[in-house]
Formats: sequence, C-alpha cells, structure tokens
Amino acid sequence: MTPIQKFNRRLAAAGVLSPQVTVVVAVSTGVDSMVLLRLLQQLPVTERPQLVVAHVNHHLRAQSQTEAVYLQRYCQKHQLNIKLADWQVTDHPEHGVEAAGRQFRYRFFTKVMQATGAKAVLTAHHANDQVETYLMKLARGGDIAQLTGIADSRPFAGGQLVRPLLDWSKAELRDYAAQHDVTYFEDATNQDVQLTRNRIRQRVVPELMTVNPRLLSHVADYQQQLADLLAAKQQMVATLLPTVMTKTGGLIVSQWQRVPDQWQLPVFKAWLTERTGGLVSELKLKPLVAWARPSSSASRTVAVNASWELQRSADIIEAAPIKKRGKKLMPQEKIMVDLNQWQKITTTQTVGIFTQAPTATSQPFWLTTADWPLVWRPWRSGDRVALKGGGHQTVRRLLINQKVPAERRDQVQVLVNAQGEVLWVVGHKYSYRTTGTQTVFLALKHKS
Ligand SMILES: Nc1ncnc2c1ncn2[C@@H]1O[C@H](COP(=O)(O)OP(=O)(O)OP(=O)(O)O)[C@@H](O)[C@H]1O
Repeated sequence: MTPIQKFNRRLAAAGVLSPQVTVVVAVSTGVDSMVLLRLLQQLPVTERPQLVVAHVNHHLRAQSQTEAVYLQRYCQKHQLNIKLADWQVTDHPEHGVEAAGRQFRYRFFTKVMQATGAKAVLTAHHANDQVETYLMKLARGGDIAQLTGIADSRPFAGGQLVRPLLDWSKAELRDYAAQHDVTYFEDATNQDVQLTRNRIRQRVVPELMTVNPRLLSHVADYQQQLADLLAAKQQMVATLLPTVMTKTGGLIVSQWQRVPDQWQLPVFKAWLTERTGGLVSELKLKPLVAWARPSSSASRTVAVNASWELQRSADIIEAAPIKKRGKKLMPQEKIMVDLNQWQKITTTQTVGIFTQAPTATSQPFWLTTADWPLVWRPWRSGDRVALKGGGHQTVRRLLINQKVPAERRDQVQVLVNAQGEVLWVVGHKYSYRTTGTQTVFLALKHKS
C-alpha cells in the first residue's frame, strides 16, 4: 500500500471521506501540516470533505506573523475557509509556555469545530512524532499503556481528533513537499536542543536508525502488539474480577490469593479503581497490595488517598469513604498528592495536579521524577518559594506582603516535593521553574 493509500484508508476509517462532512485542518505552516492540507485538497471532489483551515499564531517567534499572512493568502488563492486565532503575548505564562500554547490551540480547535459543525479536527502527527513520543515516555517511566503511542483518533469536542498521517515518516512528508512544490516554514525552535523532543529527534532517532533503518515501522509493530496484549489483559482482568468480589463489592482476600500471582496486582488495581472511581498511581499500588495480603501485623485500615480508605474484617476488604473529622482539617495533616485527582485540603479549597488542564485557569507547571512523592500540607516557618532571577522569598514574608490576615495565615496550604521544597503556596504564589521532565497543571477550586 502506498503512503497515499494509507492516508485515504485512515480518512475512510474516520468516516470523513465525503463532501457532506466538514473537517477542521490544523495547519501550523510546517511541512507536516502543509502536506496534510495539500493531500486533502488533492482528494477527488466526490470524496473531499469541506475543509476549514485552523491556524494559531502563537506570537512566540518573529516569523509567526509572516506564516499567518502566507497561510491566509494561500487559503484565499485556493478558496479555502480559514479561521485564525492569536495567542497574545500578554496571555503567555511565565513558564510552561509550550503546554499553555497547546491548551490554547486545542480550545481554539474546539471553538472552530463547534462554529462550523465539523465532525473532526485533523492534525499532521506522523510516524516520527510517534517514535519520539514513545522514546520520551520510555525514558520517563509510568504506566505501560502509555507506550501504545499516539492514537490514530480519539473523541474530541463532540466529534473526533484524527491523525491521518501516522503512517508517513518525516522523510516521506519532505519528499512529497518537494515533488509537489508545497511551500512551508521551518520552525527555528526545532533546532533548540534544550527541548527534550528536539534532542531525541536530532540525536537519538538518527542513531537508532543507523542500527536499523526500519525503526519507525518496528516501533509501530511493538505498539500494536502492546495494544493487543493490553486488550487481552483487560479481558482477563474483567473475567477474574467478579470471582474475587462479594455481592456488595468487597474484595474476598482468600479468593484473590488464589488468582495466579501475576494477575493479583492487575486484579487488585481494577477492583480498587472500580470501588473508588479513580486511578491509583503505580507508586501507591504496591504498598496497598502488600497491605491487602493476609498478615498478622497489618493494620485494620489503610488510607488510599484523602477520600478513601481500605478496611479489613476477617477475609473481606472494603473500600470506604473516609469519615470527615469535624469541619476543619487538622493543621498538621499531610496529604499525599494523587495525580489527576481533586483533593480537598481545607474546608474551602480543593486542589489537584493534572496531566491535562481541568479548568481554564489551571497553571502549567514543570515537575521532575525526583519531585515525587508530593504532599499538600500547611505552611511552616522556614518554607520558601523560588523567585524568578534565582532568589527566594519566605512564605511568611509572602503572606504578610499579600496582606493575608494573621488569623487566616494558619490555613494556608503548600504543595511540597520529596526534597521539602515548596512548589506552590496554594492560592498565593507558584514557585518559579522553567524546566522539568513532565508538564502538569496545578488547579484550585475555591468555595467561600
Ligand atoms: N500553530 C498551530 N496552528 C494550527 N495547528 C497547529 C499549530 N501547531 C501545531 N498544530 C497542529 O498540531 C500538530 C502537531 O503539532 P505539535 O506536535 O507541534 O503539537 P502538539 O499539539 O503539541 O502535539 P502533541 O499532541 O503530540 O502534544 C501539527 O501537525 C498541526 O496539525
């Protein structure tokens, strides 16, 4: 199958090969998305969906204005509908610019989809993006399901987000552009080796390609095998789970212990997820499994997170919501951070650290693996936040400067990493950081 046939096959699978359908084409003016646009324009009229080009000018580079103007003219010339958005410099955050820009972009795509009644937004992610993402995730660690890679489509804004170029390598995109005279712009920041992705693109992938030039298709094969394995695993867990549960949802420890060793952890994880309605981090899972195994010394209860605990009685373990201890949380209390979960830390504040921004006001923030485990706790004397320029400010001074009344200061909570460094004085100030290995979003919901 030729790359163009593979492209058409993906469009057909997404159900967008029809003039009755409108699609939004995300065009950055780089080679990938300019080729995507051209390939769509080349489709026969009987199959070509209605195209709406969406472009965000991030105002991050001097050249971005030229790019937006070029694309506008191109669309005019080819009678294409275009929607442009400007991400104003005044809206750029101090750090986490890349993640915030991405958030802005996808919000804009949502708006364009809704305004035009489009069924899908198409992006130009390709096979090299896939391998780079795979290698970055491999290095960063986490749940193995992440290694299945960028999905060819996923639900998005009431429709879907489709990546029809996932079979194309960067080299094939460049060749197509050269052969069909596609004009595009090179993003100078792609040369910046401060960015992890660029280092992987420029140094790691070429090196691996010398080991085997078929690297891209081998990674794609691994991803397919992994996806199949995970689907089989999920099926097995779904079969085993009812055999270890009571009618009311408790875990029957003796039955669970009879499950083959390698299935005990996945079954326990599935049970816990089902009972508490949330994902439990891999980091916390192992100690919980160790607690759940029969032992004379284990305590009767163990906390899963701020809201749930496990209670053992004889052969049954139940997951139960933690009873509220009075109105106020104890000031000395520490709460372990659970990624992607809202956690109530005071009577008025619910906070969370998320991999996708849960609210429009979430703050992008950099973390490293060394930061984990993170905790929420009340601030103490000696706590300091990092400032732009390398200095620090004590939390005490910060609260005085922000005129927080003395009686409310005790209630102020901080987010602290494994080294005891304050990353966020909740509701007051973020520590200054410009790098890390993981972008997250710090979010706060306030009830007065
Ligand atoms: N400024 C932009 N305007 C419109 N579309 C864009 C813009 N930047 C990127 N895109 C679209 O998103 C695709 C992926 O680009 P890139 O990898 O830079 O973004 P990303 O959204 O951060 O990717 P990921 O989803 O992997 O995080 C591009 O091929 C293009 O289709």
